[in-house]
Amino acid sequence: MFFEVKDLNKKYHHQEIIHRLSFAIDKGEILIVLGPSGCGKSTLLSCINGFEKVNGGQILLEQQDITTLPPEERNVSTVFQTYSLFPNMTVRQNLAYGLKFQKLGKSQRDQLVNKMISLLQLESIADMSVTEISGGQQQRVALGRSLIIRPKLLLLDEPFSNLDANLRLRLRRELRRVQQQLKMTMIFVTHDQQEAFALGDKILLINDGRLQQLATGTEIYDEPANQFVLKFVGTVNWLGQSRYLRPENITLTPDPHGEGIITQAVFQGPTIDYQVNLHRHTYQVTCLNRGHRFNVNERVTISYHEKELGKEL
Ligand SMILES: Nc1ncnc2c1ncn2[C@@H]1O[C@H](COP(=O)(O)OP(=O)(O)OP(=O)(O)O)[C@@H](O)[C@H]1O
Repeated sequence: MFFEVKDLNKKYHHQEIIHRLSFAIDKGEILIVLGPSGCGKSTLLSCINGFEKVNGGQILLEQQDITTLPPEERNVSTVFQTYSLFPNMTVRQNLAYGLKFQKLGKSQRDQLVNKMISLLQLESIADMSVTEISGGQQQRVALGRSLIIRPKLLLLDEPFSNLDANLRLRLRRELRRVQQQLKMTMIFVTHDQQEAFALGDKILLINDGRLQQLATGTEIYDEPANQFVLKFVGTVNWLGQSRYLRPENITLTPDPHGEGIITQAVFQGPTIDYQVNLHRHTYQVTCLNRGHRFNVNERVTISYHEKELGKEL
């Protein structure tokens, strides 16, 4: 395996934050670390980049034990939520900064900076001060500054969470493109499920510093390993006898004599989230925004396929 964490333990003041965590990643993969606030995601990254010492376990990069190496010797770079660019420098100078510590000639440095500018499509702002560019552009420069030194492993700690929804989407796609072009191995922390599903080759879901499931997004959603995973990713409707249905697996049909009543309709753009009351139960139903749009108080019937039913774990 390209990168491995074995039996990792981390405590702060005797409180165990990460508990015997093990996982591995192949070269060129994006691993998403997903979990609720305070579950230990950033702490895990700090153990990997060496900003924090671990209390037990091993971290291996290309079979080399890096567990106790100082951060600058690990070949691991980190992109944070806040961009931490040098405000008195241009985009180009910010990108070139990390290369100063590598033994490269000026023309080699210029070549690498130009390549990064083109890869991240920063041509039009390359000679502007970083204080004059937008948040999305600043985050792209921060990404470039980490990529240019060609770390073996790139860590990203909620890098897009300060950006608006559209920009997040665009940067996600860009990150994927750049990652594939450079065949870079990345660990990306987020608490946003959509981001996790969209970006991750695999998702490492943790709660209270403990591994809940390590799997692809579809496996995590369709075959959750336990109750926590089931409830954390998406919504569930309980049908009794420990069976559940996801909101998109319920079909609503307009029916003036139906026993279900729409009590809420939330427009989401491509989909609409409905709340339906039926026999004193409330069901969450997600429909494509296509064809009939239901109104609050409209009567409906509910149907689903037996094969879509999940069984409680
Ligand atoms: N330097 C520290 N000293 C003591 N406790 C800390 C320290 N850093 C983090 N913690 C604690 O460790 C736990 C995990 O924090 P961490 O920042 O890793 O969580 P997270 O999953 O990244 O959360 P979020 O999604 O909110 O950023 C929290 O209870 C936090 O209070």
